[in-house]
Amino acid sequence: MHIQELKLSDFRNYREGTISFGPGINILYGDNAQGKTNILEAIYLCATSKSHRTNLYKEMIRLGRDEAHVHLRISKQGGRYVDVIDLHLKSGNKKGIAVNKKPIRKMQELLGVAHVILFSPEDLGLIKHGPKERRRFMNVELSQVDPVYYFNLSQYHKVLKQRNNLLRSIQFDPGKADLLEPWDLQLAAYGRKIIQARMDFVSTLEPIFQEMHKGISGSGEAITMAYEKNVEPDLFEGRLLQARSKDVKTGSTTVGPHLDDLFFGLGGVDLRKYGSQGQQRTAALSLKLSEIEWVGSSIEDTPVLLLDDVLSELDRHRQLALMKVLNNIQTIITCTGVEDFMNQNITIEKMYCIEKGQIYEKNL
Ligand SMILES: Nc1ncnc2c1ncn2[C@@H]1O[C@H](COP(=O)(O)OP(=O)(O)OP(=O)(O)O)[C@@H](O)[C@H]1O
Repeated sequence: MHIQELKLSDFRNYREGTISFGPGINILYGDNAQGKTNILEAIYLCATSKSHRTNLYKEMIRLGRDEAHVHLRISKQGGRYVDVIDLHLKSGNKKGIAVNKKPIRKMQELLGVAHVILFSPEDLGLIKHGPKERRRFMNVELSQVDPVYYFNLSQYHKVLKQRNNLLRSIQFDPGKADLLEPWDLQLAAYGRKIIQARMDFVSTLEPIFQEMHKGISGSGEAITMAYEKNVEPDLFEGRLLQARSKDVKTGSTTVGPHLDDLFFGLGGVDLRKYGSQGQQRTAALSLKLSEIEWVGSSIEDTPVLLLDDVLSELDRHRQLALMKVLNNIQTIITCTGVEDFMNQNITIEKMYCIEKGQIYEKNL
């Protein structure tokens, strides 16, 4: 798939703006704080209904305005299909989304219309940072290609919240402990599906990741990646029961996939704790690049890659590794300078200069 056109109206620092993209490499350059990331954010928002920077929709409405509009046109299978996503952000933190002019009622109807992979400098800290970021990585990937996973995950979190509320009220009213069972059953039912999907995800991703890592690091030493599940799916209900008194005491659920992690090992060492910064970044880059292949094979189409100022964070060797995978995939790159691209052997299809919320196309 590729994005043909994006139109913004009162979105962030754009009063009105239209930008069209070629199916290859597209560059958005400009000084800091001009509106480059805002363009990537608008695309990501249309694909996932979420911003990668804020949970508050109203922050994305241009200051002083009450609503914002984003319009995204996507071409699929070499132009045989065109999908249009319209997003309407309203004050009061509300939003409306239409796909091909039909308003959608559930988020699952949006997931799968556009597939984008966003890569920003923070992603290079995926190995070094805490388990929350690594769980988020699994959730974002799986939700994008599998609406059922997204549904199970949202239900799981709803049930988890209810169960935690109940645990806290049991502290004051122990008689309510009998009410836990139905929540435990539901939590285990949704949780088992999440765990199973994560197991499948990691086992499919690991060989792709290993291959990618070998290419980038040039090392013969195999990297390993493993799913660290907090609980075995079949034992989930029993473990909830065992942990009940502890859960009541802490007022939170101490067993379940909301506490999972991903392990990364190199030469028998846990990279998360003992890896050098360079090793951690190489592993994180390999993980992001393997994601492109995994998403592509899962959706049987190519996703769109959004690179938010990530090249300046990589040394020459890693930049080249990244450039290598950009063949045949639409890529939208933000950067402050274009010199790096001019010296590389890559074909740029479109180039825009972004200045104070204005978009200027540059001749190549
Ligand atoms: N709701 C809003 N209304 C108006 N302007 C906004 C709003 N939100 C952000 N901005 C403006 O958008 C600009 C930041 O845009 P963006 O994050 O896209 O920068 P950038 O070009 O990617 O810069 P950098 O290279 O520093 O990442 C700032 O000038 C900021 O004041």
